[in-house]
Amino acid sequence: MRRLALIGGRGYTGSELLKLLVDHPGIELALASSGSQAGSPIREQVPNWPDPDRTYTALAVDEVARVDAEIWVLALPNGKSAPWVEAIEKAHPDALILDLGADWRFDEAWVYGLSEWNRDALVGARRIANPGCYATGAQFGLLPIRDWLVRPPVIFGVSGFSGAGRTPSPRNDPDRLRDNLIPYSLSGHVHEREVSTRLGRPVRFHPHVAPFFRGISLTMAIDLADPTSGAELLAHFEACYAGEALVRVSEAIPEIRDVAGTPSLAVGGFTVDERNPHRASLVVVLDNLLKGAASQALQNINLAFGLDERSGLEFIDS
Ligand SMILES: NC(=O)C1=CN([C@@H]2O[C@H](COP(=O)(O)OP(=O)(O)OC[C@H]3O[C@@H](n4cnc5c(N)ncnc54)[C@H](OP(=O)(O)O)[C@@H]3O)[C@@H](O)[C@H]2O)C=CC1
Ligand SMILES: CC(=O)N[C@@H](CCC(=O)OP(=O)(O)O)C(=O)O
Repeated sequence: MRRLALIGGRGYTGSELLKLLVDHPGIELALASSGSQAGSPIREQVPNWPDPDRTYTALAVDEVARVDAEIWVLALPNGKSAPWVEAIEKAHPDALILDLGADWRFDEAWVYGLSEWNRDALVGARRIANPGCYATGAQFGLLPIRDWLVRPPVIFGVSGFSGAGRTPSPRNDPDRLRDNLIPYSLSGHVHEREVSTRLGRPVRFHPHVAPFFRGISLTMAIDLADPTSGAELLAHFEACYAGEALVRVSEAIPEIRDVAGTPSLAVGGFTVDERNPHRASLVVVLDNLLKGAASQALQNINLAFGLDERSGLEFIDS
């Protein structure tokens, strides 16, 4: 068994990863850190955790040498991971470090963990920058047609409030969210830069947060060089994702409830304007906490160690 240490273990993404590890045949938990929940049972946050006595551990950055683990997952707020990476690199030079946050996504020394699109680089990787949740969905919708774009696609994204994490903020404030939809960061969101960088084409991104807990829907407005049809786009996406167990392509418009709680992503609703066949729309949905974070992280860890990419994911609906 390979041993995994999780730093930031009681946050939303860390909790989802713990849920998945319960059924992983090749990875066991070395430690789940939490300052605020130190000493309290993991089962309080993760109801399927098998050992009722296993607790969260307070771990300071200068204590990483005492933890026996070859996989380190950082589930920390953005901007907090650098001292952890430095300490882990020093104490465990051969370890795999995967960061769920945005801190290393633009660093070429790290492998970008968009699993299905970057498998070759992920095999054997020891530094993995997991993609952003919206950015994952946007890239699955745009990479197949990257070379056909003539103008920046406009991406309208709606996320459940778990996307904003457990740490209190205006985007997870229940009073503000009630019967509401909150637009934010209408230009310059980090995922706008992330998608533009990976695509090699500029995009525009308008995120929103809604009162449901989990899931993301992205509606994309796209201008294409050549005229097309909904049927042609459907056939192109079906061919692109043929054989991908965790990507569903449909003629119908996919909805969040189709994928919430699963490691799958769905793309569909390919629609072309009857008056202007260069103008297309499509929709991508995913679970921000799973394909947008924890289950994609597990795909990446599995790939890095040459394990079955879906180990640990067979037991949740896909
Ligand atoms: N939520 C989502 O949908 C997604 C989130 N991400 C990214 O994943 C990361 C984690 O997000 P999320 O789980 O939502 O966050 P949460 O706010 O839910 O949890 C954050 C965790 O980090 C711990 N923490 C905070 N500051 C420190 C610190 N300085 N040192 C050590 N631990 C610390 C908290 O500890 P304590 O237990 O002590 O409070 C908590 O366990 C973020 O970078 C986020 O951007 C990526 C994709 C999707
Ligand atoms: C609703 C909400 O607030 N969502 C988060 C995205 C979560 C995510 O993927 O975050 P990182 O790129 O920071 O890892 C946001 O817009 O910042």
